[in-house]
Amino acid sequence: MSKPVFSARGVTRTYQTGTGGLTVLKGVDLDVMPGEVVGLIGPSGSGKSSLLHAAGLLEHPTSGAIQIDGVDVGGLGERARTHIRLNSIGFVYQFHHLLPEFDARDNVALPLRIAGVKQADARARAEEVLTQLGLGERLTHQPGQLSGGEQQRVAVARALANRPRLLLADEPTGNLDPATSQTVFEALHALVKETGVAALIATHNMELAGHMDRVFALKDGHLEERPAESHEY
Ligand SMILES: Nc1ncnc2c1ncn2[C@@H]1O[C@H](COP(=O)(O)OP(=O)(O)OP(=O)(O)O)[C@@H](O)[C@H]1O
Repeated sequence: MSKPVFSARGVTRTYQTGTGGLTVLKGVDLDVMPGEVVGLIGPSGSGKSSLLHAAGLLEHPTSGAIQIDGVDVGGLGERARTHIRLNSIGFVYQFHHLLPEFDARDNVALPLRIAGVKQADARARAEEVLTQLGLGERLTHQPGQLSGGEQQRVAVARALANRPRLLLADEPTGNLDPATSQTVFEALHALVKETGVAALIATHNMELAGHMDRVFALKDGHLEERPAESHEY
């Protein structure tokens, strides 16, 4: 039996605001297994991004425990957390944030270079992932020379280039039309299944949620699993 790549226990998050504390996560428990695509739904402001930020070690939860690959990350220093972020976690955002002056291949190679991979190896790996995502003919196109769906597939390739254990996506198809969303999601989904990465994806797109392995709604700070085929809020 495989072990969860991502595990949250009793995770809470309280923001301090001018009018006092705002608790958006009130004790979240969640496991994501290798090769599993887990959806996170819920109305705007329900705390999806807050959970993803904690999962991605971008912020500390107010309380509770997070494990990545069995390692309790709460007690780690910033250096160790950065190492895990660079090597074990891939991020995809609603807006791709690709560097406009770099071509697709170098955008994807960049995180590998930052993680210490040699230029030639980083480019070869970037070519491989871009090709897997159907962009083998677009390697030397700059973002401005790519369609919206292609740009977002480059962002997916960039997130997966360093073979992370955990893929976190925040509205990865949020700015795309329905047909293009479907294409990008299918490419992402296929690569998750092929590589065995664990994926946690926040989305407002119920059509996409319907294609995920499990879906949870954030409601009043807690996760509620939604049965298959009825992924409404
Ligand atoms: N740094 C912060 N300081 C204070 N409040 C915050 C902060 N970050 C988020 N919030 C509040 O926490 C709540 C949850 O925000 P979050 O971004 O996690 O929601 P979300 O479900 O991802 O929303 P959306 O679907 O609109 O992206 C919101 O009400 C937001 O205003």
